[in-house]
Amino acid sequence: MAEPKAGLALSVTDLIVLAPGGRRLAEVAALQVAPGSSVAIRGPSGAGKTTLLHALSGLVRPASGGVVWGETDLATLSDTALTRFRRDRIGLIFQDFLLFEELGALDNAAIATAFLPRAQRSALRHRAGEWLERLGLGQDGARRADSFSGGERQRIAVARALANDPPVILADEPTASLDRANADRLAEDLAALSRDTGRTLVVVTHDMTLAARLDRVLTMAEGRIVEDTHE
Ligand SMILES: Nc1ncnc2c1ncn2[C@@H]1O[C@H](COP(=O)(O)OP(=O)(O)OP(=O)(O)O)[C@@H](O)[C@H]1O
Repeated sequence: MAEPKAGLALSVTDLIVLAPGGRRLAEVAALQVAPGSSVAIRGPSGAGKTTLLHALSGLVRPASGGVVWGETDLATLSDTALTRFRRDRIGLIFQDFLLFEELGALDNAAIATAFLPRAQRSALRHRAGEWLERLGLGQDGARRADSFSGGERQRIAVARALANDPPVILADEPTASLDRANADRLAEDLAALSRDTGRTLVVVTHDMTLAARLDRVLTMAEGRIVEDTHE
């Protein structure tokens, strides 16, 4: 697999995320995550888990407060710089995994090559292929995305997020549409990615098998972190 790459520390301070109408969706006074550690976020539906993950990834700009990854305060970045930061540093695994239907699985997993200088493309494509292999789709790289099942499509999206070799991985219910065996395998892969290669991992999950593999479990309710359990 890829060379170990140091994860980034996360620091969240006085974060408030509002809905367009002004409703408070998430409020986090302080959250520190050490570089290379892995965190699960759990809690009931509507607790603000996805909202927090969106704020951490810069997909949502908070009304106030800050999200700092390593040395980078997301609030100081322009929209273009924020997009570039997310593309280069954060592997996003979301439930709405948009694939290019007419492209093959490998072309989808390696889609970030489109943004890379020619010299770096083959390494990324190689990593994308390795991830497809690990996720059980190694033989199917040439098949069109629209020919895969929901769970398989999610695995292609996971390979795509990891192919860029990001120091940070943010995932929203990554095992939700997988069967138990594949969910457990992906859980182990994600935990190993953090444990063995030092990436920082934040995962929203209802899957207690996955949460149990991570260093720390945060519980959210009504937009706030109400419990913080270390291993
Ligand atoms: N753009 C928006 N406008 C208004 N309300 C919103 C908006 N986005 C999210 N919400 C609301 O904010 C609350 C938190 O949503 P969020 O998706 O973060 O919850 P969650 O904990 O991830 O839930 P689930 O487990 O069901 O995915 C919900 O009540 C949701 O309806």
